[in-house]
Amino acid sequence: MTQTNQQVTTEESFAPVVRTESLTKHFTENDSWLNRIRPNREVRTIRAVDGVDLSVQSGEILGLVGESGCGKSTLARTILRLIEPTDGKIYFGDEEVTSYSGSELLEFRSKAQMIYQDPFESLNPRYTVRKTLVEPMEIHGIGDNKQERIQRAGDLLEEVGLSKEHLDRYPHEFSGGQRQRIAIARAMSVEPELIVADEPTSALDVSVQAQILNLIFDLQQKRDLTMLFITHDLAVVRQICDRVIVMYLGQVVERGPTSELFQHAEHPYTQSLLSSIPLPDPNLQRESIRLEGDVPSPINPPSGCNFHPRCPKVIPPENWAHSHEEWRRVLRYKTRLKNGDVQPEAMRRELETRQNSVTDDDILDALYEEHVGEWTPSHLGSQEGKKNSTQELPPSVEEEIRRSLNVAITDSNTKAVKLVDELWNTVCATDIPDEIVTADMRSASCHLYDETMPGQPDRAIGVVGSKAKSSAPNLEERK
Ligand SMILES: Nc1ncnc2c1ncn2[C@@H]1O[C@H](COP(=O)(O)OP(=O)(O)OP(=O)(O)O)[C@@H](O)[C@H]1O
Repeated sequence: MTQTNQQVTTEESFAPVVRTESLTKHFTENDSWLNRIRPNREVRTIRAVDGVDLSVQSGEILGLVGESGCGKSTLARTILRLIEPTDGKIYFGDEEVTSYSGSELLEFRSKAQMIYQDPFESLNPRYTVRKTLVEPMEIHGIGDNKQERIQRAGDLLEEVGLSKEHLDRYPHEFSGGQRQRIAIARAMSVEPELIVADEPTSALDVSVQAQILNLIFDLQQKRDLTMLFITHDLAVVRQICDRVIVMYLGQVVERGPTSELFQHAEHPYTQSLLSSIPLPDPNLQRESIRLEGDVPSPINPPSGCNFHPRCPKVIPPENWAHSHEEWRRVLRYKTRLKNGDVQPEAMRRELETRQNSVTDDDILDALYEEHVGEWTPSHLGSQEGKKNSTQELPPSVEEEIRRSLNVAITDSNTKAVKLVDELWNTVCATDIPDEIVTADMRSASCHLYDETMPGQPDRAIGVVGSKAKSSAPNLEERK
């Protein structure tokens, strides 16, 4: 892997408040007791968080972004030990908290608090505001006596924009925004060092979202809090976060200081996310990058780089002599074949409902049309995309695809997959990319930045993460 003499600053150059090493959380699908006693039940693993290294520095707001289902909430809950990690380590300051239990865990929970997305669910409807705020103080030994705790509860209410008169009311007597203010006051009541805010405004009316966001930001500034802020709203990230981590399918794909990442995203996934943010000036135009297909299931993530089936910049096979758009069309076919979406028998049955006799050639033509024929280019605005959307694939490529379809029809899907793998292989499908340092505090997990790849931009200046710990002598030692 790349090593140079260039000194770079990475997250590891500082003393973080919280840090994870290869943090992993897998769930078991349908893990109910009823399912567990079923004979021959199929056990499938959901790889919700898959080896995440992150650190949140003292006093910063670290944004965690990614599409729905990429593992943000699971990562947050695992860091706070609200659910147990499957593997990996969590450090709070210098101490490893992964194995904490009893009083140690209780103390950790007072130092690291969560603000949830939905204040309707996070507040106990049977507790008055007084009890909601005073009870955590009692449990964690904050305040000398009951009177002092009640006094603190009233002060906290005022700090979050409510008043002491609200102490004896119940959650149902408040609006959504007010309830979130109470939840924020509760998180603050135990004087935490770390706040994990999980989409704290997304369940609220648009009219109050900005107020709650400002409140969180003001408290963070005033109390010099360290914060992990989870959101799918990139405009919010740009507004309040110092640094950003981008997640895709349980893994970190890019990280960096907010302004730099927004100015120049390095990972193709981040580039596509940013391309969807509306520009402030309606006269300005930007090419929107449309991703192919949906986010794959974390039960069966793609091989190699798990973004590769949707990646607009997926690296073509070494001997590829055609356009990139054509390569992506072939890759889409390959992905469908691998996922079991190319189904000769189902196609045969469908054709039989329409015609008297069905030959293998009919099935082949119909499968080709379904899985290769229609194609919407990823770069809708690009000239190359427009041109290729109306063009046939090069004859040699079409011939090979038809050959593999014939194998799927007359032999097996497994053999067809083997054939297309031999024909068109890409490093993006075979190798998991290292997290490559591309600049100070910046890294991307993408083969495009791996300088050992022929013809790739030479931007790599190191490797980060636990995978690379032993081989990254140029990264500054932690201070
Ligand atoms: N308790 C659970 N049991 C089984 N699967 C789970 C559980 N919690 C989460 N998952 C799965 O783990 C994956 C990650 O979910 P998670 O809620 O962490 O994503 P997210 O990025 O926070 O999504 P969102 O933005 O929609 O909240 C999803 O596929 C989800 O279905």
